[in-house]
Amino acid sequence: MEPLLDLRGVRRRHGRGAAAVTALDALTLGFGAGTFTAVMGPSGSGKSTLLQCAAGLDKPDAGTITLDGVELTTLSETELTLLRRDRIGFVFQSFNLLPSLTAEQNVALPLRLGGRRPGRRQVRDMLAAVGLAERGGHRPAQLSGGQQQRIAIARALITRPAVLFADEPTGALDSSTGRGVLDLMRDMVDRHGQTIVMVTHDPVAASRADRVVFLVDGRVAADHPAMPAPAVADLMTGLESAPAVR
Ligand SMILES: Nc1ncnc2c1ncn2[C@@H]1O[C@H](COP(=O)(O)OP(=O)(O)OP(=O)(O)O)[C@@H](O)[C@H]1O
Repeated sequence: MEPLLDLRGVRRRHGRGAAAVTALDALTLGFGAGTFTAVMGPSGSGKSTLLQCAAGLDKPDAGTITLDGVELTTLSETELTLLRRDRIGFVFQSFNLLPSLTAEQNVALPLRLGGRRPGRRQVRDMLAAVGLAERGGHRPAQLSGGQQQRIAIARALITRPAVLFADEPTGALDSSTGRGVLDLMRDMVDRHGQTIVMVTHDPVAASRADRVVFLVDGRVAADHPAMPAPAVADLMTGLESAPAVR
């Protein structure tokens, strides 16, 4: 079966001339529909660049990225903007909610931006799905970090995107709150068939995924089915201490 999201031979260099850095080095990776993948790797290994390129926020210098049959590199800026708005969800370590809007208004925002009038029911159902049915009227400052991240996830999923990208979604949370956010993402995959690609440095977070991919120097250094956290930690230590092969 074709992967839902398919990166082939993706290269991305940042900067120019002698100062140029290869962030992705002919990276080839496919992500199946309804799967939860953790992307790990040392600092500077290309994880954020991978997410940015796959989400159509950055353009590769070479290679192809196909999302649900659409090749991103062939799209115009306008088409890419629409694809990002309708087919892609993104959550960040820092939640990025709008402080002046209520939880309900934050969740409804992607629909409004798309020119759609959000149904109250749709927004309420989404809030209920992330366990915050009672908090729709609260502003971000009135919510805990974990609750804010749940609202950010609800906002990312309200358009029913093909893929949810999460860049260190538990990085700003204590471990028990982080566990709640991971339970929510796991549930979205298991019950709703959501496809999730999550960058994380945390072996416990990675152990909740169906697959753990390690990048080193912009390439796939290891690609494993679900692993327990201690095994993830051992693999990380091994890869991060190994000399780079060039
Ligand atoms: N805008 C940019 N200009 C120049 N170099 C960049 C830029 N963005 C990323 N890089 C470089 O590209 C490489 C990959 O960066 P990237 O942010 O993708 O790594 P990462 O694995 O996400 O790192 P971290 O875990 O520290 O967030 C690094 O060497 C980084 O310094």
